[in-house]
Amino acid sequence: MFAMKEEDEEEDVPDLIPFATKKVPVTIITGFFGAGKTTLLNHILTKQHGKRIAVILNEFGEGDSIEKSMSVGEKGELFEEWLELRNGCLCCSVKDNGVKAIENLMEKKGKFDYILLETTGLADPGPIASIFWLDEELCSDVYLDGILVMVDAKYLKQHFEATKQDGSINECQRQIALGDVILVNKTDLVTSAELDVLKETVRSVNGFAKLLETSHADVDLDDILNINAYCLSGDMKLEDVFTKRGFSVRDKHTIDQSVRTLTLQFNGNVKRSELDSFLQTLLWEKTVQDNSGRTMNILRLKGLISLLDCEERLVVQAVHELYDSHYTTKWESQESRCNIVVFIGQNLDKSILENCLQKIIIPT
Ligand SMILES: Nc1nc2c(ncn2[C@@H]2O[C@H](COP(=O)(O)OP(=O)(O)OP(=O)(O)O)[C@@H](O)[C@H]2O)c(=O)[nH]1
Repeated sequence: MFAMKEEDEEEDVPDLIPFATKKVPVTIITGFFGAGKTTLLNHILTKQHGKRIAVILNEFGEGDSIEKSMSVGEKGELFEEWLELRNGCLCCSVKDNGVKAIENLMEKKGKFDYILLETTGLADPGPIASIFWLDEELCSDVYLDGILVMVDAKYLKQHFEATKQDGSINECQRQIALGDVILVNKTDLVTSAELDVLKETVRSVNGFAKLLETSHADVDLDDILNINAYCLSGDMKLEDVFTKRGFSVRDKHTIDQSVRTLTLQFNGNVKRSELDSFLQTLLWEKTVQDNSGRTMNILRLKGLISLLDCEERLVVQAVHELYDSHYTTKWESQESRCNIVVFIGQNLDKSILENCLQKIIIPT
């Protein structure tokens, strides 16, 4: 089921950018039951006082009791609106339907400054993210800002180690893999030594996300909103993202888990057609295997690529099978063109992926 609530302030802060031209960011908030998602939503709504923030609850199953029990801010008019989706929950609906339903609601109720989309405990944020991750050409009113994962420090170990009967990646690891920001919440319930282990566990899966520790979801909003995770802006180099987050480009794999982060760097240039063909083989055809014959299952990929005969850097992003790319800043004429690709997924084999990339690189 799908419901929307909004904190509607009468004295809205005037916006400098006209509504008609401003796209509305969407942050997906995911995490296990009880991790602190509602606490975080309340924290955001209180701190963003005066902004029109829509909170969307993407629920599976029957009934609306969960939505109704949720409080959103202490002040402001609260209303609940059912979005008209033909196929039940948002991630099961056709991509355009979900976005269209939100756009229709904004036409009716006025545009929001921000949309927070909370998913149920076990949801895979991948399919939901793909709904909001739209091509520029579609001229949508909304765009995906990032995926925020809340982790319960008290129960992370239990959730992380749970095995699925069919051998697939469990929900906890899947969520962590896709996080652009990961909040390890409820730090008041664990010792600092336990917390260090938890953070290392999270890092073993996702070495790229911004990792924050919180108690009662108390976080600086600048760290979690407007992060532009799906559109690295022109002046922000992928290398900078690594450096600013306090860890260097590395292949961190201290814990033996099936989902992990692998970062590869290489100098040289790549032909566009060969890059596409590599990505399609890896993401669509899924014929790239590790040395035991297991398919490499990519959950998330980010890359900074130097294309042959191209002055601008190319940023590539993928979530599951979906990938997209766009040009950013120009390479300096004297600069050595260092490509970086970050893979987050299962059965990643460094030497095989290196071989695949070597085949498409034209050394400088
Ligand atoms: N001790 C402690 N309790 C917390 C913290 N954050 C949230 N809680 C409490 O944990 C409980 C669950 O928090 P919620 O914010 O409702 O969690 P949720 O993720 O929205 O839960 P669901 O809606 O069931 O998915 C509440 O009683 C919160 O007050 C924290 O950092 N420390």
